Amino acid sequence: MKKIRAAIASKNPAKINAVSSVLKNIEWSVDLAAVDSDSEVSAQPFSQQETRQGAINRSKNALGNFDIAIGLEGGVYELEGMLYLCNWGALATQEGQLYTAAGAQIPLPEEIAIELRAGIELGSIMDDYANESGIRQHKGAVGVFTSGLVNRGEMFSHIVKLLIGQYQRDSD
Ligand SMILES: O=P(O)(O)OP(=O)(O)OP(=O)(O)OC[C@H]1O[C@@H](n2cnc3c(O)ncnc32)[C@H](O)[C@@H]1O
Ligand SMILES: [Mg+2]
Repeated sequence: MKKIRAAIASKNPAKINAVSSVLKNIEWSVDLAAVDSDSEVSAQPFSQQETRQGAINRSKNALGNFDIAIGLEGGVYELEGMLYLCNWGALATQEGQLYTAAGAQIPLPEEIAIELRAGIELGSIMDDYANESGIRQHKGAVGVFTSGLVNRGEMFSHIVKLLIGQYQRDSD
């Protein structure tokens, strides 16, 4: 069986759990480590480009001696006057390949958009809005605005499947 050492470029449990649950269900044996990694973009990315770049930078900066490193980044972008939640992932390999994929996108209510435009991070806006703490570490904004049907971990899992799937296809 093929054995690989992988890094997830975040200490956020929603991201770590998403990656580990997907990696448990593939035919390779994967050893996963969570490492801090710089996204080199703003704490709250405000476009698809910036969100994607954050994911890419995280994966490259986390790679070190790992076989692969996965970066996941949440952001927002403006479309027809509305702010949409967007999520990007990147997988960097020791051989120099880079895979990218995006996940679910939903519009945010105007009252949330106003605070984002004022420069506040979505994580803290959501905690105030829902009167909870640490929403970004489990259900996320996507969970709150989909009645819990799609939580942040599930959304990231889908992105991780898109990344690992592309990588596996090239490696077989
Ligand atoms: O520790 P890291 O890996 O940085 O995890 P994070 O939760 O900060 O996640 P991101 O940096 O990828 O997300 C960028 C910003 O958007 C926020 N965010 C993105 N998606 C969110 C969601 O679904 N729910 C709550 N906050 C979210 C997040 O808290 C950050 O302020
Ligand atoms: Mg962050």
